[in-house]
Amino acid sequence: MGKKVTVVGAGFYGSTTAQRLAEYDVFDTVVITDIIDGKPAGIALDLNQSRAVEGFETKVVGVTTGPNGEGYEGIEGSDVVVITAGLPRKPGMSRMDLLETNAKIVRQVAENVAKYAPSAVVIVVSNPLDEMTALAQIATQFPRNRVLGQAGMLDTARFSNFVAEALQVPVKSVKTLTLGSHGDTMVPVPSQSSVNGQPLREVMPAEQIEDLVVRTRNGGAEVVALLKTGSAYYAPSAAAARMAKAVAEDSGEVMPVCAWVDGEYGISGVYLGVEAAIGAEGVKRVVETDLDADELASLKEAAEAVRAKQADVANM
Ligand SMILES: NC(=O)c1ccc[n+]([C@@H]2O[C@H](COP(=O)([O-])OP(=O)(O)OC[C@H]3O[C@@H](n4cnc5c(N)ncnc54)[C@H](O)[C@@H]3O)[C@@H](O)[C@H]2O)c1
Repeated sequence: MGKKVTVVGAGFYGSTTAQRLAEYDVFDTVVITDIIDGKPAGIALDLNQSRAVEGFETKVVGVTTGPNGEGYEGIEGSDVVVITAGLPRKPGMSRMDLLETNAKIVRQVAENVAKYAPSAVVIVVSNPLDEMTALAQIATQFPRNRVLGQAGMLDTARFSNFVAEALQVPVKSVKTLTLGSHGDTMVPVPSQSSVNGQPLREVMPAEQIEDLVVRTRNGGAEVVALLKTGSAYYAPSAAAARMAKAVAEDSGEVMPVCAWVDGEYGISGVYLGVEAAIGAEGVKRVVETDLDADELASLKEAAEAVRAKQADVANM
């Protein structure tokens, strides 16, 4: 049977994700939902009218949902659900400032996803990311491998872009990695980063790497400060759409994602940014990467920071 993916939230992140998913032409149906009457239907109509130009057959369906789960029957049979519903940051705000508002939204969405798409893999993108991923798992009661979050792919893509620009090399020749949380305790991993197969540390001075690490950590805020209203969505949607595609194709592709960690790196019982193989069941397995001592210490610090915050979301 053909694959179906739902994107919850038809804002900037949701609409660009739906566009990318439709243009892949690997799904039968892309459903996009929102609480704003008409917005998802309008986006769906517009995207469907691009099919003749872009040459894809995927049908996009827009659904307006209500406060009591009205409309959610439209997501039935989804293999993947990407949750983008929630407020984005404004300049000066931290992701944690969104916690209470977005927790209410994500809980309501997740409960309806559990009811109407009980076998879906859920990819959370709403911020604060690590906490909203943990909350979505609690609210759906899905097995932990079937709920994951998008952050690491975006942060890694930002790091790679900065390195490619600084060295004036094709971005394709750059490999970087970021782990940890999607926030202050993000852990860029220079020891696993390379340019044309050469270790990053051999082609870039330590101070410059550190500057780019700091810029990567503040990558989201830099875009927010320029846009002034709302946050980034082109690179974020590219990352979430790739994850949904890996699920649909059961590809096993290894990507940095926010996944449940159960003993890897000596860390247990927390949603954290790590590398994982992604497939039909969500996270097939967490992949442990060699880290140097500082990077491992930072990852453990990140785990403790997000563990404390994730404990609070159970009651939200
Ligand atoms: N994880 C990441 O890397 C990352 C990156 C960028 C943005 N984000 C987050 O993604 C979220 C969305 O960002 P955006 O730029 O699309 O914001 P946006 O304001 O453009 O869109 C959010 C949409 O969610 C909708 N919505 C609110 N409650 C809903 C509900 N109960 N059901 C369905 N839809 C609902 C709103 O009506 C709105 O259209 C934000 O929380 C933002 O912080 C995460």
